[in-house]
Amino acid sequence: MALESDSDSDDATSEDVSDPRSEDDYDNEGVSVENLPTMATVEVVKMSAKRKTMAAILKEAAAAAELEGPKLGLFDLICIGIGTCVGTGVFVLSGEVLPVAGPAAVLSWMVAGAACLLSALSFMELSARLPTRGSTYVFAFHCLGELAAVISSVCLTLEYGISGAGVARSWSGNVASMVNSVAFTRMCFTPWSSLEGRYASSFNSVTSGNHSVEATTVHEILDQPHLDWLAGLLMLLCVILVTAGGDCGKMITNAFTCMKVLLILFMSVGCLAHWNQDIFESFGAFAPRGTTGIVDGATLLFFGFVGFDEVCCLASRSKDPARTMPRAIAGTLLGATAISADCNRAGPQLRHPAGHGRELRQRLQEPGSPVGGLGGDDRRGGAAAAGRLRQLPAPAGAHGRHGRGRGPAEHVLQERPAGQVPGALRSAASERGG
Ligand SMILES: NC(=[NH2+])NCCC[C@H](N)C(=O)O
Repeated sequence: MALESDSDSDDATSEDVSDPRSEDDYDNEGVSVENLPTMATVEVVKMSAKRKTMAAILKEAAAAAELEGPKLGLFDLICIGIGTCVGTGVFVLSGEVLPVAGPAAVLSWMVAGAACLLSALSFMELSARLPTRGSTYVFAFHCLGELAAVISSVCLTLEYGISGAGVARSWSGNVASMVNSVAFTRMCFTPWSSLEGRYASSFNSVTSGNHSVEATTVHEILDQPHLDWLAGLLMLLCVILVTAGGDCGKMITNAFTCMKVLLILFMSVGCLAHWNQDIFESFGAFAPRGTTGIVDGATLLFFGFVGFDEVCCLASRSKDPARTMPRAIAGTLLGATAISADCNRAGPQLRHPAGHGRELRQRLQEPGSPVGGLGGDDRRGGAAAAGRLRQLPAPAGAHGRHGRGRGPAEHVLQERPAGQVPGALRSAASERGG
């Protein structure tokens, strides 16, 4: 898409180097369109046959590289990649995956990371050969044709839109929890049930929970399906900023990524400082639902990897792309897997009779804790965000939901004698009321 907009320029130089309509730039061989029934079909066939040549792509990339800002090195690219990829997923899904996979959730992250590696290998190869900012669009345009390029860019835009909505909803829930005012929450979140009409009834029939009860607290409101104006506003602001060409610069991006990684390491060290159960005592304790749980957990965790491919859009800005890009993509994926798995390794080692969600906070607040007083209230943070992420049409929703059916933790509790169920799982089920 970016390449298309360059070509619209009236500037003679840029038209000269980047006009994608120049016939020499495409292969149209072997296509006869004379007998096709409609113009639309003709256009579709033409599009699917039209492929952008590598020479044209490289020419455009060189022109774009000159116009773009300072060059990005390997460290900058990995920071941007990890900053994009690691976020809501690790903070929210780390708790969600425990009832599904148990302490073996650490392996679920690795399985999900290994599955992403399959597409990452293609991204590595393609972005080294075609270092443009068009990413998937340009790769598909060169290899498969313009039609495939348009379809893949529409899919990618949808993916970014939906995952961005997930992140925005998780953010808005945390804002509402922090403000902790029923009036503010009612203003920003309109319960779907209060909207009349067939959309409301069909939506309610596929969402979770008992929503006939009037919500009176912030968390009851957040737990209901709702229109989230705050998340919408955040997304709108981001669209305006990005469209206006906003760029926060590599120093700020790198600093935020480093802070995020440090926060996760802090959580990990905090949990390790209070390690009080042996998750490796038996296979049943480590992986209560066996390989099924690990694979189910991996499907749940894919959200945590969405966005690792965004680094490819920066190929034209990277120093020595043929060398840097494959390393940046591999570094992003390996880094994201290691950070996320580490976060999930630490959590299940804590056990508290009051319930899994409260464990870290209570441990951190205990007298003598090396980081005493720093824990927050889980009902006002991660748990609320988790409930809201579950309302997305994502695999997250496929597992146990509040108030509807039994989640995997409840299945395990029914199927296994009490002594074989690890603490983290037992408490997750009890927190659901199972
Ligand atoms: N295109 C995106 N960057 N979407 C949001 C990415 C979500 C990210 N994987 C997270 O867990 O927070």
